[in-house]
Amino acid sequence: MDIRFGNGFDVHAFGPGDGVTLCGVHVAHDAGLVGHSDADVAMHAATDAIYGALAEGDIGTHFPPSDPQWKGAESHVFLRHAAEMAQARGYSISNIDVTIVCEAPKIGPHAARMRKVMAGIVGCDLDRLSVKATTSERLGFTGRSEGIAALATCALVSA
Ligand SMILES: Nc1ccn([C@@H]2O[C@H](COP(=O)(O)O)[C@@H](O)[C@H]2O)c(=O)n1
Ligand SMILES: C[C@@]1(CO)OP(=O)(O)OP(=O)(O)OC[C@H]1O
Repeated sequence: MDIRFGNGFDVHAFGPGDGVTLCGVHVAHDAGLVGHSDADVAMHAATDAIYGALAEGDIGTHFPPSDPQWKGAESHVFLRHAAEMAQARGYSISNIDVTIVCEAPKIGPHAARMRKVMAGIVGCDLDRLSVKATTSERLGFTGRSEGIAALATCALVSA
């Protein structure tokens, strides 16, 4: 059996708005996230983890931020592309683990919905898709609430 691991990391800055999209779920907040796409920082990290496991570059390789086609795009397009690429290569997703770093909004109340949405997009069982959160104890840019960071790890197994 062939096993591949990938990691992903992304950051988006807070800007004007009344909510953020994280793992495909709208979460009300006193700010939005700035991005070329919908700025779903957590979904971008998960997408990059899959590309990383495949050694297939990163999200910007496949969806250049310079391409107006992706302006305002919903990030499920990117995640689905990565998952389908894995499947086409003969891999299935063993698990994905996402960590969201922000002081606010609180992720816990939305984590179950986020897991369900992401598992549906990549086509894996719910118990293979994890979404967690932490603050950075008010330290650094996330601690100052300047933006949200997200990390993801993915394991692929040959089907
Ligand atoms: N945006 C966040 C941040 C944290 N949580 C939950 O709170 C727990 C404690 O966070 P610490 O940073 O103080 O360790 C964390 O384990 C999460 O369960 C959250 O839901 N949303
Ligand atoms: C997702 C893409 C798509 O244009 O745009 P952004 O929303 O800016 O996200 P980022 O993670 O900064 O860069 C990757 C881009 O490919």
